[in-house]
Amino acid sequence: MVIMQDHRSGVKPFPPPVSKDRIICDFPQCYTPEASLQLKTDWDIQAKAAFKDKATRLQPWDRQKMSKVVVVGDLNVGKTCLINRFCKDVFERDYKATIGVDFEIERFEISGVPFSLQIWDTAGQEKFKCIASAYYRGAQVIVTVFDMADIKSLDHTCQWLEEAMRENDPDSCFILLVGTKTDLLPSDERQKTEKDAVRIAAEMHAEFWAVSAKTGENVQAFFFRVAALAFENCIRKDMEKGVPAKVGLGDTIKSDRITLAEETNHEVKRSCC
Ligand SMILES: Nc1nc2c(ncn2[C@@H]2O[C@H](COP(=O)(O)OP(=O)(O)OP(=O)(O)O)[C@@H](O)[C@H]2O)c(=O)[nH]1
Repeated sequence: MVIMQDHRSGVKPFPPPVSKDRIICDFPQCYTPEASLQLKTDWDIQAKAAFKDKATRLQPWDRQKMSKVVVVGDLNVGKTCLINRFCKDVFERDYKATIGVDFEIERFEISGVPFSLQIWDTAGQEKFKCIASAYYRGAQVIVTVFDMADIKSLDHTCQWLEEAMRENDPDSCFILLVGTKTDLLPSDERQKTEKDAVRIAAEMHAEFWAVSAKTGENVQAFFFRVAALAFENCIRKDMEKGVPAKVGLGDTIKSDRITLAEETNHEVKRSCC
């Protein structure tokens, strides 16, 4: 491990490098233009200049930027599998209900700047809802999930969003609507369900994605898009506040939070209560 002198507290290790498959250089594109609210194909020019500047001034002791992502939706729609496919590259065929909440921290490097997503997996089962809803607050991104093979779960997404929004500021949240289990649908049915989902996404002011945790279809592209939009939003907020690029900005975490997450036993879905 590389050790260097910290200007405040003595010796401090560099954070471990971000894994190669979490480096984002180009602006990640949307799933389809009809399903997106952000039709731009590149970073915001001002934000780009700000994070280029920040990348050149980075110090190992700078706090990392982080955004909170809350994933909600009916039970059994595949929230946990979606997160596990991205964070651990695994797919669990047997259903194990999430008890309350669970979370993962994923570290990225976006245009040279370290950035993390704290991804909260919440229980879809009614009896655990009151525990899970206590963790909705402070989200920058809300992901509302439904099962593409169960149209009722799409009808319930507005209710899920409403509940998550009660705890958050609508003006500072990105909303995404995600249809899972695309592998279960023949292409004509998929097209029909996607059309319905795009309509509901527009009503929700959300961006729509169709994914499969089983095959991995669109899973990485989806989370890269989330990371990029959240990161750009953090930078934009800092610019509005007039925070200089050099300081640890926006929503920050200490590195010991990451260590905690990395050391957590991921085998059992757990409650944080
Ligand atoms: N075929 C297929 N099955 C999936 C996919 N994603 C999830 N499943 C299955 O759907 C079931 C439920 O998945 P979970 O991820 O546990 O569902 P959840 O939304 O987290 O459920 P709760 O924790 O109760 O809220 C499991 O049996 C998974 O194997 C997918 O992309 N394709």
